[in-house]
Order: sequence, then C-alpha cells, then structure tokens
Amino acid sequence: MATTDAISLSPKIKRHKQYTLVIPLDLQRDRVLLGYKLRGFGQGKYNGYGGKVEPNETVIAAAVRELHEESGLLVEEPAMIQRGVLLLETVADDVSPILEIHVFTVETWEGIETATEEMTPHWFSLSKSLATPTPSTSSSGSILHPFLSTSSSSSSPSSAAAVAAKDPSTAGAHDLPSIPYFQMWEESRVWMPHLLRHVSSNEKDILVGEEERGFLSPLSSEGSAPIADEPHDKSDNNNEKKKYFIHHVQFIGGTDMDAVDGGEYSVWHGMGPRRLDWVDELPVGEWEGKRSFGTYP
Ligand SMILES: Nc1[nH]c(=O)nc2c1ncn2[C@H]1C[C@H](O)[C@@H](COP(=O)(O)OP(=O)(O)OP(=O)(O)O)O1
Repeated sequence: MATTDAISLSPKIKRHKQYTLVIPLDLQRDRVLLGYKLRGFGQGKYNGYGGKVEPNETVIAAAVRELHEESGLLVEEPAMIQRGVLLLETVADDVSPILEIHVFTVETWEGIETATEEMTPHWFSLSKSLATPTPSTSSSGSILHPFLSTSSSSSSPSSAAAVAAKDPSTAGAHDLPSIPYFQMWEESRVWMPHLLRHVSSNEKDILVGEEERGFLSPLSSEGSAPIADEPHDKSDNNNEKKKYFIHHVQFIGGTDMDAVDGGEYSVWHGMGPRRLDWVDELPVGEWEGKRSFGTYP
C-alpha cells in the first residue's frame, strides 16, 4: 500500500481544535525547559507548555497566556518564535477534530520557572537531545525518570514532587540529562529532535535529509522508518532554507493506558502514517476546511 494514500486522503473535512505548545530554550546554557504534566490531557508525560486557544483569542496570545499560567515565565508576543504546526488526526473515528498544535520557542523571558498545579519544570541538555531517539538509545519505553535511578509510574504528584526536588536546574548543562523522548507524546520523538537541530544550527542548516522529510511509514515501537523513494516534493531540494515544519500524523487509536476522563482521549495514541515537511510560510488560519494535506500551500 502506498503510504501517500494513507496520509493524504482524509475521508471527511474535519473540524480543527487549536492548541499551543511553547518550548523555552536557554541557548547560552545549552538547555531546554519542559514541563512534567501532573493532570489532564497528557498526564504523566513531559511536554512543552501550552493549551487550548480560547474563543476570540489569537494563537500567539494563547501561547503567551498558557506559558505564563503553567510555568510562571512571562514573555511578550514578539518574543514568541513560531516554529511549526502539528496536525494530529485520528483514524479511529470520523468525528474527532484534528488537533492543530502551534509550536513556538522562546529564548528570552521574565521570571523564573515555577512548579504549578499542572506542570513541574525540568531542564534538559539541548546538545544531548539532538539525535532522533530509538528504543535502543532510550529506556526502551520503560518509564525511567531521568532524575531517578529506579523505575517509577511517574504519574502521581508525590513522585513528581520528589523528582522536582532532585531537578538540578541550577547545575551546569553538562550535568543535565537528554530529553526523555519516550516519556513524551509519541510523535514528539520525531519532530522535536528535528526542531532542536534546526535551532542549534543557527537556522542556517536544517539537518533534514530528503529521505527524512518525505513520507514516513506507519510507525512501530521501533521508531521512525523513513521511506526514501517517496519524498513529498522531489522538485524542491532547498528544504535547508525552509523555516517552519508541518508534522501531520495519523493516530490509529483504540484502548489507551494513558486515557483520562473516561477515555475521552483514547483515540490519541498509536502513531500511524505521518509526514514531516519544511515550508517557507505557514498558511496561518487556513488549515480548517482542507480535506487533504497532500499539498501544502
Ligand atoms: N500528541 C500531542 N503531541 C504534542 O506534542 N503535544 C500535545 C499532543 N496532544 C496534546 N498536546 C499538547 C497541546 C497542549 O499544549 C497540551 C494540552 O493542553 P490542555 O488540554 O492541558 O489544555 P488546557 O491547558 O487549555 O486545558 P485545561 O486548562 O485543563 O482546560 O498538550
């Protein structure tokens, strides 16, 4: 089966639900801030900071608000650097909206990262987190907290509080662990290393090979499996100059051990076909209503 069909043909035009995701970067100290989610959607996972875009709110205003609410960090809108969009679609049903998650980084802010009811902050080494992880370079999916030597469910506030106490946020970056990609949303381990390489390379040299930006096969727990002979746009080899990424992922859904609220989110797991594109411009506000993402503007 051609993976192109799997990813580009949505049977219906689906509603979109907008979210933000902000990743604070301390480039001088070679470190990345993530939050460990204590409750709600994504509980027990590490992620950037963000949440739903409220009605009558711009995406960037939501990004600023959610970062502040969840981390205590305060930024002005111009300091938000848009990096890309995640389009997360379930094929488990026809009615769940596509999650449209706008990804930003920030490099300057006011305030100090603070634990909130929703997230506890943890710094990770940027330079140690650049490689796309595979199970062999991780804890193979077992939930090993980077600051603890023993296995942990890591989902209770008490274990997270113990973790926070051990978090060496004032240590030198060389002491920090790499990002625990296998304790994040599944597709983060695909796009986030790409983004961090993009940022680290001073935006001049995006380390995305032709084979990596093309269609990607359905994913097993073995990690990404690029299909080299079906790149998205063979005529365009200038992807190293592109600024933004679009990561479109289809989830298979089903029973989810991480489901909360009676299984409301049970469709958002089981990463299936996906593609990662780099583009010059994001089609801001023009996502909704597109049947297929086969051709990006
Ligand atoms: N598969 C996924 N991959 C990813 O990288 N981020 C995801 C994701 N699914 C959800 N997110 C992010 C988007 C957003 O930043 C966050 C979810 O936001 P929440 O549901 O916590 O929203 P809110 O903070 O608005 O919620 P409440 O205040 O609890 O109503 O998780």
